[in-house]
Amino acid sequence: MSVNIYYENDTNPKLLADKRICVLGYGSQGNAHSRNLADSGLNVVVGLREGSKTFDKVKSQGLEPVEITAAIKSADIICFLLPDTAQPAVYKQYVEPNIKPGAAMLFAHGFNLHYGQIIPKPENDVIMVAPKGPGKLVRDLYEQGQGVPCLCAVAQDASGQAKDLALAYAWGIGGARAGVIETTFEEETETDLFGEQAVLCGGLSALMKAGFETLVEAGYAPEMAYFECIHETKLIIDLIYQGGLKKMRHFISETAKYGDITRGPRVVPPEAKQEMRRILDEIQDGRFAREWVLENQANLPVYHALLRKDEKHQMEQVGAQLRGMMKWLGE
Ligand SMILES: NC(=O)C1=CN([C@@H]2O[C@H](COP(=O)(O)OP(=O)(O)OC[C@H]3O[C@@H](n4cnc5c(N)ncnc54)[C@H](OP(=O)(O)O)[C@@H]3O)[C@@H](O)[C@H]2O)C=CC1
Ligand SMILES: CC[C@](O)(C(C)=O)C(=O)O
Ligand SMILES: [Mg+2]
Ligand SMILES: [Mg+2]
Repeated sequence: MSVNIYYENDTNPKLLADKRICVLGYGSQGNAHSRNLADSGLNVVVGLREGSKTFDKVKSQGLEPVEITAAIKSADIICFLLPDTAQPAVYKQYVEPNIKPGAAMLFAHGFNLHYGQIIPKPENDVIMVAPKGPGKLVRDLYEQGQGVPCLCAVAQDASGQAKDLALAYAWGIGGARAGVIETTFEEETETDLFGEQAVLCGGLSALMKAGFETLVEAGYAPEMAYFECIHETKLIIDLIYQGGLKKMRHFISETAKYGDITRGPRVVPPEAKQEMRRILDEIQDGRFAREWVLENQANLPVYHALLRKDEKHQMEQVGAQLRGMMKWLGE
């Protein structure tokens, strides 16, 4: 392996023993991190904006909710577990004027640091612990005695202990049970954005929509198109997740396997890779970041228009009906 991977034995949890950790936000990641840290015996408060409806939820889950300014003033580690788009304003208004000189700032994604939307003071450590999974999984696996693998990185090492602090935090949320891969803010930010745009979210949605539309336009029932191009994706993804292409190809039919290896490359030809390369260029040279920051400043007109279009897509309408047949799927 060309990367450093750290496990529980490589961490020093004592570094956190006398530290007060303030988790800003109680959404997907904030909820999981703060509950895991508390269950690891650490001193955690959840910093919430004034009037937040989440105060009661935090209390009911056994944690201490604190108004954001007070939480920041007393914190040794401030965790930015807020939407990326909210972080710069929260930093300017609350963190910059109130952060203690020796306190650390912790991120779960590097966008705002890497693209200069947050400029930290030199006297603060700036670290990242980014679980490679959604918050629910971070919590569920912790409760089962396991953990979600994490990335860790250091952008600023004012204390001389920033990396050890990040590793100790990864221990606290359970990530070091699975392994913590060392990276940089730059690498995490650019690969995360590329992955979600070209493959995981953007690429996959576009692939499923194109497959669904091709079958429906050829006269097949939308219900059939939904099952073949969307519903069964999970079956295939789960097999790849567990055991790579090898396991997936072990479980599908011989006919499917032959179709996979001969037709798949025609759907994603070399030209698709050229477009992927252009998407990566826009991430690397900051064009995507500038577009996204300006889109937010303009109150998200393109974002809302494109989301509305997809909400009306036949695949979504048919899917909602068919999922009604499968009560076991839940919400
Ligand atoms: N979602 C995921 O699975 C992953 C996320 N990440 C990263 O983790 C970070 C957090 O993401 P995620 O957990 O999805 O965030 P969420 O969108 O789930 O965060 C919601 C929380 O943020 C609070 N919040 C929202 N806006 C503000 C504001 N302006 N001021 C104060 N509080 C605010 C909300 O407060 P209230 O309760 O008052 O509404 C709520 O508690 C991001 O950097 C993201 O990139 C990394 C890996 C995976
Ligand atoms: C894949 C989307 C993601 O990058 C994630 C859950 O890791 C995100 O930003 O939500
Ligand atoms: Mg991600
Ligand atoms: Mg992401």
